[in-house]
Amino acid sequence: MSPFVASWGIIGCGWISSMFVKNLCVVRSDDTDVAHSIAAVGSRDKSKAEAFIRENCPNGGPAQSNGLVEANPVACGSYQDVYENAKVNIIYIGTLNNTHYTEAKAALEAGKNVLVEKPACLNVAEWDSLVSIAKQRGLFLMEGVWTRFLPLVYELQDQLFNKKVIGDIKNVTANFSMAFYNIVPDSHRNFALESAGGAMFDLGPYIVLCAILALYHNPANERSKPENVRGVMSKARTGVDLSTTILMDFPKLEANAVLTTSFAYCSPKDERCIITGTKGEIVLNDGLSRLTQMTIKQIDQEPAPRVLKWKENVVVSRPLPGFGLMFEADAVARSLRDGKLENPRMPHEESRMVLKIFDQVRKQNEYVLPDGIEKIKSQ
Ligand SMILES: NC(=O)C1=CN([C@@H]2O[C@H](COP(=O)(O)OP(=O)(O)OC[C@H]3O[C@@H](n4cnc5c(N)ncnc54)[C@H](OP(=O)(O)O)[C@@H]3O)[C@@H](O)[C@H]2O)C=CC1
Ligand SMILES: O=C1OC[C@@H](O)[C@H](O)[C@H]1O
Repeated sequence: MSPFVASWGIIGCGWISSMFVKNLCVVRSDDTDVAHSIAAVGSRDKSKAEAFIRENCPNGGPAQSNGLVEANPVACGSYQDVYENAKVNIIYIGTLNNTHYTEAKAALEAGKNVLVEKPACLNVAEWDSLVSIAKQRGLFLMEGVWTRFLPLVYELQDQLFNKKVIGDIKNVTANFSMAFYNIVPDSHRNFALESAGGAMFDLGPYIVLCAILALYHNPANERSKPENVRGVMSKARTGVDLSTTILMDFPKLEANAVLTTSFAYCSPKDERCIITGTKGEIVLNDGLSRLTQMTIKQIDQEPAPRVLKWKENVVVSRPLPGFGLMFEADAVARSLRDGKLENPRMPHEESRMVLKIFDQVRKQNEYVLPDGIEKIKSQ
């Protein structure tokens, strides 16, 4: 049977869109049930879209080079032209944070399914509005947190919940930070208030994901939302958060999380996240967006307040083809093929939960965006 073809319309010709499209173009031996084509690429400047296609997908995606789809990608000088392109069945939004709501809404209103980059929107109210439009129109909507779909992440959850290699999970401590401050200009999207910059909006989705993967998804937690969410922000001179630490409690598990992100320095080397249980720990070794390796450290003695004996460390590696964004793209394609409006690995409710945490932490720390940046305000 020929594979289902996801025909992508790409919105914005920046860095992550180029990585996404390059990854759509990677031909793999295991991509037999779904295939990708790049139907249209949109930029505010048509010549930028043309250059983007030349550089990243001159022959389109595998579905085009294999002859499943005949047309080549078209360059569009407006995003709206992509939304209105009849060949497109899924829109990828790779534009700035402050535009996610507006662009996703325009795409949905034009009748298109949507994958929107993280953060899904700027607040819960914006996200609720998108979910409502998508449901009313019977369209697929998902926030792009590609990490969730990586092979190592499935392996991590198998080790934690099925093999229970570290016993009962009691703490998640994460730090995903990148040294952008004083290195890129203050006008960069990560520091401009107008682009809804700051470490929390940019890297926050990944640190909160650590708590979601190990605590929220823990079967013993029964999908209970985190409580006692507290955040501390240190501000950059532009007004966005330079460094943010978020604490949260999962009472059903008697467990908590301490999650940090910053643009002032690079994350601690080799130990971006430590998940600690009653029988050991799992350390996530690389950047929390692109996870490829973890180290399992198990206690080798009966329970006792002081641990003296450890088993030999076990390192688990799951290298990625390309950057690794194809796993998310495949998952989206399968959802479309199966007529789903959301993906069970990245459900609407979990995007909402993250945005609620961000709303709370922003309120606690008076991180206020300029008027008009949030199209709808959360209560
Ligand atoms: N999943 C992941 O690993 C990553 C996700 N991201 C997310 O993707 C989004 C984009 O990040 P990134 O690709 O690094 O950013 P870039 O600055 O490289 O690209 C952003 C694009 O947004 C479009 N855009 C629309 N309006 C504006 C505006 N007013 N000013 C500037 N650009 C505008 C531009 O496209 P054009 O000029 O073609 O119209 C631009 O190329 C962010 O929301 C970020 O959170 C980012 C990096 C990694
Ligand atoms: O999502 C992201 O991950 C990698 C970082 O370089 C980038 O700033 C961020 O948006």
